[in-house]
Amino acid sequence: MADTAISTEDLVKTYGRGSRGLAGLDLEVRTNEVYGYLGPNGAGKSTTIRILLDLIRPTGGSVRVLGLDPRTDGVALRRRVGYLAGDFVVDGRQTSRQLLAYLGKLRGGVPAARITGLADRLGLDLDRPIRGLSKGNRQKAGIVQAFMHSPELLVLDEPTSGLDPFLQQEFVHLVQEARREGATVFMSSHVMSEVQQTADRVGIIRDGRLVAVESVESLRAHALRSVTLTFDGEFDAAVFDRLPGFTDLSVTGATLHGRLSGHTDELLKAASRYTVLDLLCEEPDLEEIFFHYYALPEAGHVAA
Ligand SMILES: Nc1ncnc2c1ncn2[C@@H]1O[C@H](COP(=O)(O)OP(=O)(O)OP(=O)(O)O)[C@@H](O)[C@H]1O
Repeated sequence: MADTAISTEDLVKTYGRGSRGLAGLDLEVRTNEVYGYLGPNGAGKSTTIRILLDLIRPTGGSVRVLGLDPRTDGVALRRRVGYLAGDFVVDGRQTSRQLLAYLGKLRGGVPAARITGLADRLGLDLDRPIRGLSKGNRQKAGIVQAFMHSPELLVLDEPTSGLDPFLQQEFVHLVQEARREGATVFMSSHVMSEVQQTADRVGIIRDGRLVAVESVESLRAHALRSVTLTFDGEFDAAVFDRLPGFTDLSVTGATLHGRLSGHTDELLKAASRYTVLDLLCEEPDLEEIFFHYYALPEAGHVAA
C-alpha cells in the first residue's frame, strides 16, 4: 500500500477575471490518516476537493489521488473513493433507497443490508421521496452514499452541515470505524469538535495556500491550557511568575490561575512546595489555535 493517498504540487486554480481559488497548494495526505482540512469561508477548501474529484480542472500544478491522476483515471477512482459534496443536491421523485441502490450498482455493488444499516444509524427514512426531504435528511443520504461501498478514501466537504449534535456524533463514529478498517479520510469542516475527535493531522488553508499542517497531538501540546491551582493557605506567586510558558497569572485568595504552554512538569514541581488542595488543567481547545492561525498576517509554518 502506498504511503500517500492524496498529493498535490503547486496546485493553482484561477477562476474567471483572475479570481483566485488556489494559489500554489502543496498537500500531502498519508494513507490511513484522518486529515482535517480547515479554513475560513472562501479559503479554497471546496476548490481543492472538486479538483481531487475532477469536477473542475486546475489552472496549474499536479494532483495524484490513490496513485492515479483524477483527470485520466476518474472512472477507476470513483469506485475507490467515497465523496460527499459540500452542496450535496439530489432531487427527484425517487426514494433514498432507490437512489442509493442505483449508486451502489455504479460502484460495483453494495449489499442492501449495508445501506439499511447506515440509514438506521443516521435515522434516515429510506422510503420517502428525496424531493420532500429536509436539508438534514438529504445530508444523511449524502453520508450513506459516501460510506456505503467502504471506499479506500473518503473525501468529505462539510459532512455534518445541517446535522444535529447527536448525528454529528454518529458521524464521528463512522469516521473512526472507517479509519480502523484502513480507510483514509480527507474532510473539510467548520466543526472543531468533530475534527478534534477524529483527525490525526489538520491542514489550515488561507487564501488558497496551506498556512499550517500539524498533528492534532502536537497542536494540543503547544496549545495554551488554562490551569487553576488551589493551595492550603498562602503561597508565593513570584515562584510561578518565573516559570517558562506559564503566563497570565492571577491570584484570588489561595487560588492561582494561569495559562500554560508546553508540558506541566515545572509547574507541578513548583506547586509541590505547597499543599495542593486542587488542580484543574483544562484540555486545550483547538478552536483557539485555529483562530490564532487565521489571524496571522503572513503564511505561518508547515510542519509535521
Ligand atoms: N465558480 C466560481 N467562480 C468564481 N470564483 C469562485 C468559484 N468558486 C469558488 N470561487 C472563489 O474561490 C475562492 C475559494 O472558494 P471555495 O469555495 O473553494 O472556498 P471554501 O474554503 O470551500 O469556502 P467555504 O468554507 O465558504 O465553503 C473564493 O474566493 C471563491 O469566491
